[in-house]
Amino acid sequence: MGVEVEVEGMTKSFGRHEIWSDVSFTLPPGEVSALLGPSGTGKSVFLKCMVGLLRPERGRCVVAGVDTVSCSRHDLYEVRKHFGVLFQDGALFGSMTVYDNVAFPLREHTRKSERQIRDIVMDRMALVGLEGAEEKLPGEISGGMKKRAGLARALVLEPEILLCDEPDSGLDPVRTAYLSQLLIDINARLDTTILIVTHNINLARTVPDNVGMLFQRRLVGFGPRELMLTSDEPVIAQFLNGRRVGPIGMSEEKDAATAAAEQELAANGHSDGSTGEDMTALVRQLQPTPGVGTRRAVGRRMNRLAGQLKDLPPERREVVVRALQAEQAGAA
Ligand SMILES: Nc1ncnc2c1ncn2[C@@H]1O[C@H](COP(=O)(O)OP(=O)(O)OP(=O)(O)O)[C@@H](O)[C@H]1O
Repeated sequence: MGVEVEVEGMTKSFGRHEIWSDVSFTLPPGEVSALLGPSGTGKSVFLKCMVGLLRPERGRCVVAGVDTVSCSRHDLYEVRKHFGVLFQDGALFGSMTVYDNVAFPLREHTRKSERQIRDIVMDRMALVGLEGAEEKLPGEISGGMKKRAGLARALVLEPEILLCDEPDSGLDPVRTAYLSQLLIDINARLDTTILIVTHNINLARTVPDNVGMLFQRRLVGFGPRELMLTSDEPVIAQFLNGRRVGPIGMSEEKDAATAAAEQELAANGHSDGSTGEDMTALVRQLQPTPGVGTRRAVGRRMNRLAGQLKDLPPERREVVVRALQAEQAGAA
């Protein structure tokens, strides 16, 4: 079974600049979760705090019994072996070939022979579609290839937890669709607990089991996608629909006068930037590629969700139940 990550009361500031405070949620083992939020709300900082690259002032992040916030350097070194991290820019070493970049964690953390390392590296390179790029330097490959090389490197140690910071940024929609499928297949193959930071609405609607959102220094919510996408939190619907009208503005705090002016423009027929399609509607979740295996967390998640359904208002419950029925009919 994948590993659970429990975040409790985490608070992070840089000097007097509070990034977010009192963030608590649990990444259920073996499930795929997405963390959304406007630019600058501290999603990357959050991932770095989880793996102990940054130190929050308060709170805990417990992985396999170890709190990455307060543990010793030695324990942090050990617990990091559970994690694979895909950083926003791929974070490749510029002077090493793609092959050496992907092999790096194996050489650093294991005693495997070069032959064993080659087998693993070539397997992961094939998985992300990078065969033939082994001898290239990061400066000689495209942004999308760097992302995929970063993902191959994040996967060499078969991590029980995979953190992906905007895996789709800089990728075209087709490559993003391939990458989304890859993440679901990795989850099915390894039962990896995955957290994806993304702005990509398609990905947010079709990949994760759970969705969370950061806004104005707090976690607006975190829960099963069916509940979060149908939530009546205005910030979630605004974000998913890419509308200007709503609490999110160009700068962090939208003042009341701007909000009222935007509302009036929209009421007078001026486009608010959205396409008109309701992006909060529940669509089918991606399934693993046939032959890859089944996702072990699905049953556990359904049981948890069933328990939460009874607390929903009847209309919303019906929407969710209908979506779950369509999901099951599609999977059958
Ligand atoms: N090491 C640091 N020192 C000081 N401030 C920092 C540091 N790292 C990040 N920040 C600040 O923390 C805030 C959140 O940054 P972060 O990159 O986590 O946002 P984000 O939500 O991931 O944004 P985006 O979606 O645009 O990538 C920003 O204001 C940033 O300037």
